[in-house]
Amino acid sequence: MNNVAKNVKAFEDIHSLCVSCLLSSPRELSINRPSAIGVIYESPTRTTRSPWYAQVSNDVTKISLNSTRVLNLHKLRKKAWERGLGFRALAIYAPRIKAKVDLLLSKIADRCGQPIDITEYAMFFGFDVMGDIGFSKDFHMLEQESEHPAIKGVHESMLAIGVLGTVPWLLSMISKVPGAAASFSRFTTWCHQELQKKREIMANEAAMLKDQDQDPRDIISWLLKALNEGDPSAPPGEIAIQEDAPIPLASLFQMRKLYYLASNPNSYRRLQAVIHQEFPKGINDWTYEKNIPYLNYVIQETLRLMPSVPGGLPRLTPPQGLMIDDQFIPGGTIVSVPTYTVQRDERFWSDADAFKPERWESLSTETSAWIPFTRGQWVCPGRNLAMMELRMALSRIALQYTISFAHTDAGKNFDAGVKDTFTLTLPSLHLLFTPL
Ligand code: HEM
Repeated sequence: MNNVAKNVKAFEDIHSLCVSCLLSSPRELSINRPSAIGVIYESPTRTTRSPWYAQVSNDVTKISLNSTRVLNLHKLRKKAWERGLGFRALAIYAPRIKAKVDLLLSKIADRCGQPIDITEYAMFFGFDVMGDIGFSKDFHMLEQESEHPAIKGVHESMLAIGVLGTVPWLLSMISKVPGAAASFSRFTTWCHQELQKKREIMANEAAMLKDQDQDPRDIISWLLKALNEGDPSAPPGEIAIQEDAPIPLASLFQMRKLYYLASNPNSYRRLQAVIHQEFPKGINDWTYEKNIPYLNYVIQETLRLMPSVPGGLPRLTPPQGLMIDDQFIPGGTIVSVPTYTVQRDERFWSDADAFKPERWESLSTETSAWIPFTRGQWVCPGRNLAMMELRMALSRIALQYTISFAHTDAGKNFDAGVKDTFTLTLPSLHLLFTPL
């Protein structure tokens, strides 16, 4: 049982003593019930983000989307992000992600038969993809197998507070920690400079009436386009867009799936069989467009067992309070559903701790107690991009390699080293890749 599981087990035991609700401070409730997911997070939106999100400021012109607590402003502002991460934009990003997957696979090929720390290579891959998709900027981290100086800044500051992860509010946390602030400012300075360069490029293009009708090529350009066109969904001011700019780079790519697949060779063999059926001529046949349900099930099952944010996302009940089942929760209470706990509860999942991708054949992510991207107005707008990246990388690995732990303790060490630091921090995962 890893550290996260041990802590959560203690939490679950307390939960089970008090009818699924845990009073974690005088006005905070952690509610381990699937019925609470709809009431707390889904539409119609009855709660708002808790004051915890106001760490940077309450002034809506000076904060990122992720810190915005005013419901109608958040809804409006999110539209620009949804365009920058929507299906039209993803079609533009996909070939560039594929190019990075090719590079990742070539690095794996170079190291065939030798242990590879896939946590590190996934990090290089993830930052390279998000540099490109976020800013049209290539960090060349995979190529050079080392960190870009700007990324070193964010990485060092995250490590200084023991946090690595996929959610934007990490950034506001880091900026408040004295030991982490200096390296973090190298990163934000880089983001602001890139933002400025993008502005100049867009202004030049507008002056030359060039590319006016083309969709933007990266997420930040979608936000700038909204700003330039006076669209109501644009970040409300100069500081707001500066706060938004680093968000794509906080969305760290992780390869937890490979831990579960190396631990469950039958599931990996099934994944390989399914992928080979789809691409009988192997790599020459491979395309990222195919929808392969079992591949989705593997990703969903990993996000169930190891969600990036294991704790509950805190929301504030409205002044009139709200009902969860037959229970009245007074106004001004901070409520949340504990993600890790609800996603591993035997009452809601059979054989809850087991990795069983096939369980998803008869389940839906919308109606199960599955909330790794949260739900409703708050849902992660990057989820389709994240799923696309994961599908591409995983299907290519399954098509070309068998995987195993590099030594007998590699799996155990990984499992024991996973830490709950608001988001999950993953230790090294040493794997062997053997060509098929
Ligand atoms: C497996 C990968 C990912 C996971 C598990 C994840 C998870 C989450 C979660 C749980 C939240 C809600 C945070 C909260 O309300 O406090 C969130 C928000 C957000 N995520 Fe992701 N995320 C992932 C990848 C991405 C990517 C690739 C992007 C691309 C830029 C992204 C952009 C965002 C943004 C902009 C928000 C703020 C949404 C809002 O305020 O409504 N995420 N994510």
